[in-house]
Amino acid sequence: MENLESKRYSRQIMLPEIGLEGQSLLKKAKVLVIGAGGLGCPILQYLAASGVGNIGIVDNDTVSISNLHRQILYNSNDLGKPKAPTAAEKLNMLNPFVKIDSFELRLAHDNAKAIFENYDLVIDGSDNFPTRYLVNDTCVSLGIPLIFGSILKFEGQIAVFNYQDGPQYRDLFPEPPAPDEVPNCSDIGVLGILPGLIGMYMANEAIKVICKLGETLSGKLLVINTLHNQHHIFKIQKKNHNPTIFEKMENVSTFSEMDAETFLGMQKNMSDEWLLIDVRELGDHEEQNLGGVNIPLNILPQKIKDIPSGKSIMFYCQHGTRSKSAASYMSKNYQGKIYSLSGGIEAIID
Ligand SMILES: Nc1ncnc2c1ncn2[C@@H]1O[C@H](COP(=O)(O)OP(=O)(O)OP(=O)(O)O)[C@@H](O)[C@H]1O
Repeated sequence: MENLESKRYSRQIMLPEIGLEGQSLLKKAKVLVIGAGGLGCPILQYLAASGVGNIGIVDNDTVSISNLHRQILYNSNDLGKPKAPTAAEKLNMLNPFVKIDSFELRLAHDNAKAIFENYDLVIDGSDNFPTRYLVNDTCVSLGIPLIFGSILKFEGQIAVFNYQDGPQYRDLFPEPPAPDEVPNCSDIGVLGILPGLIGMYMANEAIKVICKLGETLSGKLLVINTLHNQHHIFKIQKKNHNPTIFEKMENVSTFSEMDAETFLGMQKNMSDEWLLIDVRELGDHEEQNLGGVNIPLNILPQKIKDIPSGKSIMFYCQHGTRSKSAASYMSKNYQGKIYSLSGGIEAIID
């Protein structure tokens, strides 16, 4: 490492946990970042600044005005420019010792493998489920560790997958949700700071994986709520077959599915013993619901403590997928009868 380079990183090289050895691991590392948006920008900035030697950026989008409050690699002069090469240019200015490759393309089944093969760590800063599953599946098939992050409203999630024989994304969420069940930032908004924070956590996990430092989020999901300053860590269990969410899942389901007709008949006389829970996002609940309370699936583990025990709980969502996950999770963590509305709201409307 050149003198100028070691001077640049001197404050982190001072840390005994990093030292020259850690810095040289960072320099040798080849890290691919999917998406140069809200999460991607802070990830890329901190990785480049820290001296990660080889960084790939995949993004097919251009910079738009509504990106600028959170995609802090870009400024007003960059509007309309392609994100991947623009990000690469900025990062080269930030740290000329880092080799940056930009892939101005949409990551898809026919190009993922060829790109991923050249990297030893992948960080997913994308914003959609088809890409997340593609990234995960490609990492699994090539044996590449994956840093996962996602944000919604004031909450973010971070995990490390496929690392040291740990679980993968499908062990947490086996299948993608239905397309019309998926909220995103352009529909419901996001405070610019949230992807900044979560992106930095992702970059931090990446550096820990590269330098083999501390305890990573492998086998764990860190959920951060920035509105209430809450941090929770959930265990993720590795599954070989039919994986479902969170820990303590067994092969035998201890919840029942109820069809729309039975539900409608029962709903008219629902006693206080019943608790109806909509596990979709707040916006969807406000737009249309079947009554009851709204507890989005991703915050259910935090909310269990507020649910009185001994109730019969009926979960519902749009199509019956998320409510099944909720019921499955709940049945292992709650004393009471658990149901999921088969086919969700859609089955009632039909
Ligand atoms: N399959 C993919 N291939 C390449 N880039 C992708 C893919 N999926 C997502 N991305 C990129 O990931 C980034 C995600 O950024 P972010 O979540 O901030 O959303 P955005 O699309 O930039 O903003 P908005 O939704 O407000 O228009 C985007 O720049 C997007 O182009």
